[in-house]
Amino acid sequence: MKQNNGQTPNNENLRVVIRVRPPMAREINDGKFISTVQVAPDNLQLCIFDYHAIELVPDEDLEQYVSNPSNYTLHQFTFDYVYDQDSTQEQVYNTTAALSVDSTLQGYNSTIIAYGQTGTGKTYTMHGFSFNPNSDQLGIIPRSLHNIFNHIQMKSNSSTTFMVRASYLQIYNENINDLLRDSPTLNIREDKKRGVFVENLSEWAVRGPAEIYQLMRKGNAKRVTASTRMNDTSSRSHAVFIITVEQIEEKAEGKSAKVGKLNLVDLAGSERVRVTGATGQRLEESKKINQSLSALGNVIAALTENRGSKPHIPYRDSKITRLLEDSLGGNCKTTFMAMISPAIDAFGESLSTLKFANRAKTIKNTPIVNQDGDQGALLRKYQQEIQKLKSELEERTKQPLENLVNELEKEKQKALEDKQEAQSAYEQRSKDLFKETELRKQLEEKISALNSQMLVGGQKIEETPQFQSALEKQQRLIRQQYQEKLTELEKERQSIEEDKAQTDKYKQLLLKQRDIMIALTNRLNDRDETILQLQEELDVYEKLQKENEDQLHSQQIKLEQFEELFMENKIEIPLVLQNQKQYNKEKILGIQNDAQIQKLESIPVQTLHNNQQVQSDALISYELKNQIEINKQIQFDLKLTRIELEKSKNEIEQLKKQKNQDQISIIENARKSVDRILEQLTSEQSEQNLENVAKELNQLQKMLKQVLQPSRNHVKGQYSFSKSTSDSPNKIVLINKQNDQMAKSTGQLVKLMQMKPQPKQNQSPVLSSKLKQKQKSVGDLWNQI
Ligand SMILES: Nc1ncnc2c1ncn2[C@@H]1O[C@H](COP(=O)(O)OP(=O)(O)OP(=O)(O)O)[C@@H](O)[C@H]1O
Repeated sequence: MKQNNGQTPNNENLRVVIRVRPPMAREINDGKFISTVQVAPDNLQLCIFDYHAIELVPDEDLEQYVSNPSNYTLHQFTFDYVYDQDSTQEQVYNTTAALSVDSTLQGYNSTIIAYGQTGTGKTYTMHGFSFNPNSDQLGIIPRSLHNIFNHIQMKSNSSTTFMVRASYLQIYNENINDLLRDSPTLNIREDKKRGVFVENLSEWAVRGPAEIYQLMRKGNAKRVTASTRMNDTSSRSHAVFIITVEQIEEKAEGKSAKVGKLNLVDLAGSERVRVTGATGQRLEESKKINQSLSALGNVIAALTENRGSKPHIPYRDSKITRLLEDSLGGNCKTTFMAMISPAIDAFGESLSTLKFANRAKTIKNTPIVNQDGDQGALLRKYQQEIQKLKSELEERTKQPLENLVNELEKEKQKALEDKQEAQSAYEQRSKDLFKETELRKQLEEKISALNSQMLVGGQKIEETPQFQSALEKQQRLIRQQYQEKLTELEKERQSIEEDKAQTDKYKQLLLKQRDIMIALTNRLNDRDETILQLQEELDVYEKLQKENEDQLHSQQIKLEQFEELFMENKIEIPLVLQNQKQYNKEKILGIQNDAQIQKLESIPVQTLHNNQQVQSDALISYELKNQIEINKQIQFDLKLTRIELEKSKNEIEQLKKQKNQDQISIIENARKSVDRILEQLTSEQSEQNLENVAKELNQLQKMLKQVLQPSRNHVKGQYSFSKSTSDSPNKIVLINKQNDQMAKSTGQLVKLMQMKPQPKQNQSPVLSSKLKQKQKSVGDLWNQI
């Protein structure tokens, strides 16, 4: 038994695993299959049996032959993990690939390389032949992305921002092509920050599983595959699916960025041309594949052989080794997955694959977390861009409507000019076409006119075959030119039509926008008008108020004049006049208050107007209604006042007239009575005369009482009213004085009436002088009355 580095490797930066694929239909002979591979139950060791000259053993002896140890040599290998033919895609992912994904999420570069003979299951392991997220066939690539998105989901509440991008390339015949975008052949570059990378390779941001499948489908469709003897869909190129995970974590001490990269490499399978029988293009492909794989072997050999302190590693011998430079002995955590077939036919390839894998175990990688400030540059750039766009949007939102309207106006003008230009070009072209047709017609007419005059060999020239053929040729030429011209003109016409349609469309759009602007402006104007109307209404109302106020004032003055007149004439002020005065007084105060209220109410409207805000229509109409109601009320009150005033005037006039007539007649009677008394007193004295005088005096007393009585009452009323209305003390004194004078006059009269007259015959000179005195005092009394 040959031991190949028997210990379990302990190199977590470079892991090597083997996967044995199940036998395929073509490898199973009559239901019998002899496996060359045996996997230890610990999944760490594997034995491969080298059966000696087995091809010479007849089928029926095979079973017995393989069980005899002397017929085989055993090769034993130890790896990080060995998957037997029953292993599932899920197991492979969980025990191997998941570690690489974890490393990527920690910010490391990780690579998984699927290596092996053609048809051993590299593509099956890396991709799986399914795009159904729930399929157990799913390979490492879709499972890795699912895992990454689950991780991001779990961290959704943390302060970490992620960005996942994918690229997909193939190296076919030593040319690098982008599988996700049409592009010319790409080149490999290297710089200190990024390490080795493919220049201009497209990167696609992926936000969920659906997008991953879309990219995989797209890339796989472009990848070169072909049906070979060993594999129906044999990959003819090396394919690399690159997943980049950028993350920025916001911590109290600041932001920290990490960038992890996961390279998932599905190498083309090595093949023995003798076995595959490839020719032509397939042969060329095979050669290139084998060359690049042997370059990979050389790199691994150089890395694992002890050749001094700084050995030369031939990375540049092939595109794939150059591309995987970081993964092979550099800044990367790498996993080799070597696939083998258990079939006897594939023994040679399987053994060489195992030896290759065994050698790779000793490669030393030195991965570091990509964590410096420049990492996560793209994510950071995106965040900055988003910030910039946000502020730009804010700025745009702030931009006044006017600018937009002006811009639209300019665009509209431009569109109109374009349309006019297109129209005039179209017209010009139509004219040209018309001219051309006319010209052609004229030429044809000229030719036929000339021809009709010429004769050749007795024949009209146009009837000769030469002429006919020349004419036909000429006509064909003209027709062709004409046709060409027509096509050209038609094309131009179509393009003009298109331009016109475009312009019309544009114009429609502009008209629509203009209509919206007009509608907006109209609405604004309506509101302005409403405000102006309200303002006008308020002005009219104020004016009306003013007039009412003035009217009330003048009424008040008139009333006061009437009052004075009444007082002068010692006539009681009618109650209606007093009420009216009081009412006016209240009304003036009321109006002042109303005016103030109105002023106050108008404040919000003015303030709104100043602030260029628009009060709601409902509020405005409500206020307007209120104002109209108040106006109506005032007008009604004024009418009432006027009617009351008119009424009072009439009453006053009537009272005046009545009072005067009553008093005049009483006074006239009194005068007559006094005249009679005087006559009797001055005539010859007799008892009869004196009795008559006494009667007359009595009557006079009654009459005077009649005159005085209402005056007293009136004075009393006036006094009490004045008192109750808190009139001025001067007025009260004046009224009392008048009262006293009346009382005095009445007392004198009563005294006079009580005097007893003397008989006439005993009348002495003293008596006659006394009589004269009495006569005088009666005269004085009359004057006083
Ligand atoms: N573990 C497995 N279980 C079941 N079927 C498998 C397994 N591995 C490979 N196969 C089948 O084997 C066939 C060849 O597999 P695949 O195309 O993946 O090989 P390959 O190594 O990529 O070949 P090539 O290098 O020619 O592209 C496929 O039909 C695949 O379904």
